[in-house]
Amino acid sequence: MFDTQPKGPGAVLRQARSRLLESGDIPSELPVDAVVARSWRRSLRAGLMPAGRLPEVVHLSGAQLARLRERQQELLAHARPVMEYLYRQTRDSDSMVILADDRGLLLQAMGDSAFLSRAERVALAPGASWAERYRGTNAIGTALAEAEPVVINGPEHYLERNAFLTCAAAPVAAPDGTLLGVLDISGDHRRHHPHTFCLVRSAAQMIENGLFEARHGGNLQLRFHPLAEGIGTVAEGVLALSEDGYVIGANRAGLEILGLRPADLGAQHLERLLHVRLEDLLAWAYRRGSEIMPVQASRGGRLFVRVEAGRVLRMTAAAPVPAAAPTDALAALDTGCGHIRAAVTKARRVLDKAIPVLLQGESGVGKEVFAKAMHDSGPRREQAFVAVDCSALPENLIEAELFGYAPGAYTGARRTGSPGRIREADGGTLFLDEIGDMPLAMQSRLLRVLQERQVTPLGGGKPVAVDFALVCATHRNLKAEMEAGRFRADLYYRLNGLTLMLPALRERTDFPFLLDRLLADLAPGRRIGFETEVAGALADFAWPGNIRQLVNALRTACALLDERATRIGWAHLPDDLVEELRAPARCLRRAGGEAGEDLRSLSAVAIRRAVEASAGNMSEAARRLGISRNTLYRRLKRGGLA
Ligand SMILES: Nc1ncnc2c1ncn2[C@@H]1O[C@H](COP(=O)(O)OP(=O)(O)OP(=O)(O)O)[C@@H](O)[C@H]1O
Repeated sequence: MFDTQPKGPGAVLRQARSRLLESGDIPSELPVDAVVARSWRRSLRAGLMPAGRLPEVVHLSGAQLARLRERQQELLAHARPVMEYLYRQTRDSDSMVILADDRGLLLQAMGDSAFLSRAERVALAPGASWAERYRGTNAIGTALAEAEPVVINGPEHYLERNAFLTCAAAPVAAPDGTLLGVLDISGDHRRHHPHTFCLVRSAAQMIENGLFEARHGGNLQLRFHPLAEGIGTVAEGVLALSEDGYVIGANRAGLEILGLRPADLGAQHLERLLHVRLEDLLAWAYRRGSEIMPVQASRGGRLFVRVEAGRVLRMTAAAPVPAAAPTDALAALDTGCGHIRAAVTKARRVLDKAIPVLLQGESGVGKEVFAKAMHDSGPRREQAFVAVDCSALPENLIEAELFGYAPGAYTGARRTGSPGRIREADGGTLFLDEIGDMPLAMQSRLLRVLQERQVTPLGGGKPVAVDFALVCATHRNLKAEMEAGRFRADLYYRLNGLTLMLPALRERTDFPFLLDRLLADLAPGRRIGFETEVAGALADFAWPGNIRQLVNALRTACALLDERATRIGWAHLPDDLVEELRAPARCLRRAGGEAGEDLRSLSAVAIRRAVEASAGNMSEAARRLGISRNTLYRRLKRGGLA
């Protein structure tokens, strides 16, 4: 971004400057860096002449300087150790380290005595002003004018008397974004070193981080970076949050990573920036300490976050923030994903009403788990929950299975007859899974049961009244099936009291919290986490088999983990999954740079690999993918792979 080399040979710069003085502007064919050109124009407008005498320059008296330093005590206190460190780094290199305030008044300078005396000749000493309007283009004044780090090298200085200098400067901002001053390293331009620029930028960031810590040490803080390894380095973003989740402070990197401006501080809520709730962050910090968590950013891409809730949690230690104890089975499904929360809220509204619910979503997203949670949270929870998989029953048996049959109704039937699954659900909930796969003839009979609220067993017998809550599920688009004539329209409208879409796992925004809850269920009482690289890979994976596939992997990992170990690593995951997670073209969910990838084709790749790895054994391939054999066949057919 910033070229640390001289922007053009001295001759070109001299020519450009004389053209500026003659015509008031720099011809476009002369290659002068844009920052330098802007600054030269400002210097000219201020009435400065490159070779002329200096105008009246502000230089504070000893007493004035002492008062200024008093006012800038906080900045000076945080800058001093950093400046001393810089000074040690640059010692014996004919240079000095300078701190100026936001008007360009030099507050402090440390340097080699030989160079200091040369510098003093151009008044590079505490009390002097290096604002652009007095000194023309120079790193301190220009960094303040541009509010950006700059390097001004040799003849890029507007005043010829400063051309022996090379200077790199970076602004220092307060935690609320206001400009406090500027840190500068100035030296002899013959000893110019490009690393100086990086050094001064990092050092300014260190001062800002110190000021941030002093102001926000008591607040809840988030440290984050797109790479887990970036946390704890000078490149990390840091946010401070108010008790109700507003961003009240951010360091420079934090603003950049989240696309915020200083003016957004105090006005932006955390939940608009990251797909995570404040209470979940606190619960995470309480349970997992400083463990890193992957989180989706609202502007796209993934960030690794470390929550530093230290003092906040200590203050609430008497009543620690627990993993918000779920009040019932539906509440337990809400681990922070907006789609799931919306589905739970809507489902709750119809629990005690005679409204059928239709659950849609890919295989393995938890449709049956959701239906059971509705049952367990509703008024029928003491009665039966009866689940029927309409795609798993042979067509000739489905009728008997559902509606029951009279003794001896057909060859092979039980002698005593059977009440059928619908009657078993009397008083409770009937869950019809894969309703879209129900044969048309059966759809008519089901419709009659729903209309008449009674069921007549096969082979005769009296109709029996039934009363049940109905929840159906399908991975198909039932409306499209109806429009194609494969699903009865009247049944569709009968079933479709409330349709709820359950998101695929890759679309969920609560991955770490879901993971946490699944682990708590699988290994109660153990505090198990993940190695950072593994956590990132799991969060990025597309999970074609959805939660079912994830649960299978976690179950294996918990079984392979030593009893006293607490971190799941690569060695604890099933080999085929590790291969998928580590493959360069692995199935990725829609995170950051991978946005363009077609998940359907990625899922086809995963299926093909699983079938190959199982040498064509479909049961094994389905197990590897964490999906049922039926679903595997369906996917193969849909993807043209069969
Ligand atoms: N929220 C959840 N919490 C814990 N486990 C879950 C959750 N959702 C799904 N699972 C796990 O995933 C498996 C698949 O869930 P479920 O059978 O409900 O999915 P489904 O959408 O009905 O799948 P299919 O369409 O293939 O029938 C379950 O056995 C369960 O172990």
